[in-house]
Amino acid sequence: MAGWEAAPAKVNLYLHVTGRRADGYHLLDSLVAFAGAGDRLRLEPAGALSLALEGSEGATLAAEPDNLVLRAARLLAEAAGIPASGRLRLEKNLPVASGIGGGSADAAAALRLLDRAWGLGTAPEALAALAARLGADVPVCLECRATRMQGVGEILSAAPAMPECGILLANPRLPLPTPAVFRARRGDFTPPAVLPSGWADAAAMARSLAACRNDLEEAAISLCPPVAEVLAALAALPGCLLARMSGSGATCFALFPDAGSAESAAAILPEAWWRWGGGFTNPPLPAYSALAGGA
Ligand SMILES: C[C@](O)(CO)[C@H](O)COP(=O)(O)OP(=O)(O)OC[C@H]1O[C@@H](n2ccc(N)nc2=O)[C@H](O)[C@@H]1O
Ligand SMILES: Nc1ncnc2c1ncn2[C@@H]1O[C@H](COP(=O)(O)OP(=O)(O)OP(=O)(O)O)[C@@H](O)[C@H]1O
Repeated sequence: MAGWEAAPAKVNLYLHVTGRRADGYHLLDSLVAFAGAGDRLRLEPAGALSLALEGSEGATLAAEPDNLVLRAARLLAEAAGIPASGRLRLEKNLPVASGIGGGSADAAAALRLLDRAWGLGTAPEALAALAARLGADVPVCLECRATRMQGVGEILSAAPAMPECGILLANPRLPLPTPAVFRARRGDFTPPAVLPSGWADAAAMARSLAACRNDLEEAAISLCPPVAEVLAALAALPGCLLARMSGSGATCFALFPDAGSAESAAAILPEAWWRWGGGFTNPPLPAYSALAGGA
């Protein structure tokens, strides 16, 4: 039986809203990276499909029937024409509805884990199509490595070569629903970013990202003013190279030259906040990658 499957936190290093589709969904351009922080998912042998929640944030999310992990399991089983089975255990460490894609990362981890455990060998493109039906962020979370994301989340391409870099995540422990933030967004669209093929070091990457923005930051602050306090606190940390909000918030991130300095800086932040400091995870292209030119 498979061990723990990692569901790392998604970080939008920049997020440009480039347009809007006729159905109301927003067109995006984003560089998405994955932090060492995350949830974990495990499957144990059992008859009918079930989900048990544990971990520091587990109590904030009831094991409701529409949990994204269960929806992913049922969707995969249905596509394969098999009954969904097994006892899933979700260790929930990421705050819920916080802009770091916890639910999306869990759903993607469920697709990867169950595709293996059930011996399905689903084609990468087919798995990515199932992921897109579960949420805009699920395809990029399926990749689980630094990736450029466009369209409404379904167009994925290789990210610039990422340097060694530390990342700190901080959340004021206030949930912020994604649809409300998109609804509150005002202003023009932003063109896609122009990115180099790679960065020599974290400082060069931060300089380049500083020319980009998170187009949802203003809307998130209007709905949740403490986001501005978190951003100010991060920007003031010694060694901080860049402070910005991730996704639709309220989690904000700061970049540091290395994982050690991000970890030390996290300890300075208010204890009432959820905070994590460390490095990025950037594994080699996995077998299930649907990235253009991928494995
Ligand atoms: C903001 C991001 O986190 C950036 O990575 C994602 O685009 C959101 O991804 P997600 O949470 O998986 O979003 P979904 O669950 O698919 O959508 C939630 C709601 O957000 C809005 N939404 C989402 C994605 C998108 N490209 N445009 C939108 O307008 C829609 O109102 C949608 O009903
Ligand atoms: N396994 C799960 N983990 C977290 N949320 C879940 C899960 N399953 C269902 N949900 C629901 O999905 C909603 C969004 O949760 P999530 O934590 O993914 O938001 P988010 O971090 O803002 O995501 P994103 O950055 O992709 O917008 C929650 O309000 C919750 O009710």
